[in-house]
Amino acid sequence: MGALMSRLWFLMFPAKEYKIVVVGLDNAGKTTTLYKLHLGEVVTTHPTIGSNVEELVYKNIRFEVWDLGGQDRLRTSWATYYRGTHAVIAVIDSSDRARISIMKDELFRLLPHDDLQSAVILVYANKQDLKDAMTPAEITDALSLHSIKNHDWHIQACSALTGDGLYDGLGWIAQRVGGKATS
Ligand SMILES: Nc1nc2c(ncn2[C@@H]2O[C@H](COP(=O)(O)OP(=O)(O)OP(=O)(O)O)[C@@H](O)[C@H]2O)c(=O)[nH]1
Ligand SMILES: [Mg+2]
Repeated sequence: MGALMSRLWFLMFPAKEYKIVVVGLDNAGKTTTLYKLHLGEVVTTHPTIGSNVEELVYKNIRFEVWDLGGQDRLRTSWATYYRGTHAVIAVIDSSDRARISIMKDELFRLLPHDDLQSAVILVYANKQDLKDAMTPAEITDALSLHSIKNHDWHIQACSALTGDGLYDGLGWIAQRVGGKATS
């Protein structure tokens, strides 16, 4: 009887799942972010070749999170992951002033992609624990976020090392994508 009830429950209220792709330059902290959210701890990372994927459950919502390799030669393959994406997380190394304009170019290259037309964009201003970190306001300017017209976007200060801000960002995504999930 319990099993039958549970099956009926899932028929009536299918579990929702949201797809997130995590992009950003190499060394931005994408893999550290994924595993801090998934395991609650800081793992030792190596540069990602290809991708990592994990399921996160937050506030009863399931997220399928794809962490992509950020090295220059890997960025052209990001688009192969976009289909069915509800949200893009762009992770920024807030101390990397020298390469913020390269990240801006990458961001504005992905925004017009057909598979991302209904995706929302969360920018994690990561590594806020570092003394020379750019503020979210500086990053907003450097990335020209206010010129994004066709996507809902939000910037969140965070540190993948301490975990500060990570769930605030995920909460923003949960609130924005509510009702658009596939099951
Ligand atoms: N200080 C500080 N270091 C961080 C933070 N997040 C990540 N790092 C460090 O940054 C380095 C790169 O982190 P990764 O998570 O491997 O970076 P990635 O974006 O996945 O890099 P690729 O896989 O090459 O694209 C590691 O030494 C992390 O420990 C943070 O919030 N603060
Ligand atoms: Mg990585």
